[in-house]
Amino acid sequence: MAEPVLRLAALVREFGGGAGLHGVDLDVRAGEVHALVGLNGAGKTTLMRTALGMLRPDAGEVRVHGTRLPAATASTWRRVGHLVDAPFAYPELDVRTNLRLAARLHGLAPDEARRRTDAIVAELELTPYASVRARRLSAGNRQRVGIAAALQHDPGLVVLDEPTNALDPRGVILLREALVRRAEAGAGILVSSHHLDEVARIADRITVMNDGRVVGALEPGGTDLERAFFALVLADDEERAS
Ligand SMILES: Nc1ncnc2c1ncn2[C@@H]1O[C@H](COP(=O)(O)OP(=O)(O)OP(=O)(O)O)[C@@H](O)[C@H]1O
Repeated sequence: MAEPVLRLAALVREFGGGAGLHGVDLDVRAGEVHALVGLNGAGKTTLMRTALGMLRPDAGEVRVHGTRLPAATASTWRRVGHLVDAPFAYPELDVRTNLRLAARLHGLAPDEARRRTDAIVAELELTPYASVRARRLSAGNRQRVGIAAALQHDPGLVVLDEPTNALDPRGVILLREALVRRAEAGAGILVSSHHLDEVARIADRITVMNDGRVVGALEPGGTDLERAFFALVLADDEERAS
């Protein structure tokens, strides 16, 4: 089987007071949407930050496109798109300029950057805002710009932390379609969410985290995902309390 685009093995990243990741195994394969769900504080953002080299693990390993961190070079990171934490944009630059800069930082030549930026602006329905300075955008449109920057260079690995944050219903649909399209084209996508119904619509796999551990999986086509989710979390809490 092909090497996953992301592989986490026995990953540990501990903060004080027992918080953090306590031995996580997880992979993302090319062509799949892999959703990560868990209660507030379960460790989803920490997992993503560690996977992206933003946090150094205490133990275990991260492989991005087959390269073990921290050995990944610029050519590896150019094949990754991510939105974790607040979307970044230079406040005084307009949307199109911000996106072109992001495309250039991902290694695209100027003409190609221009072409991709125009395409993603249309795809995410940002055309009315293309000439608006980032500082004047609404939270939802700023989020769309962050998603655009993560997707426009067609990365083979996409990592998005709660990307539906601040999106309106139209934005949620556009995001869903954009992710499905990219997965169908071969990208591996790791996405966290608190919206189980939304996740179930697009995910090929749903992994449940609790207290820094992977505690099970949900069947995307299953019924009553909410009940199954809470059952897994409760079972884990009880097992560790006993
Ligand atoms: N830099 C840090 N220093 C100390 N503790 C941290 C740090 N970052 C995260 N934590 C703790 O690690 C745990 C996991 O946090 P994390 O942000 O990964 O959870 P999450 O699943 O993304 O939560 P949410 O759904 O609320 O976004 C929490 O208890 C959090 O307080």
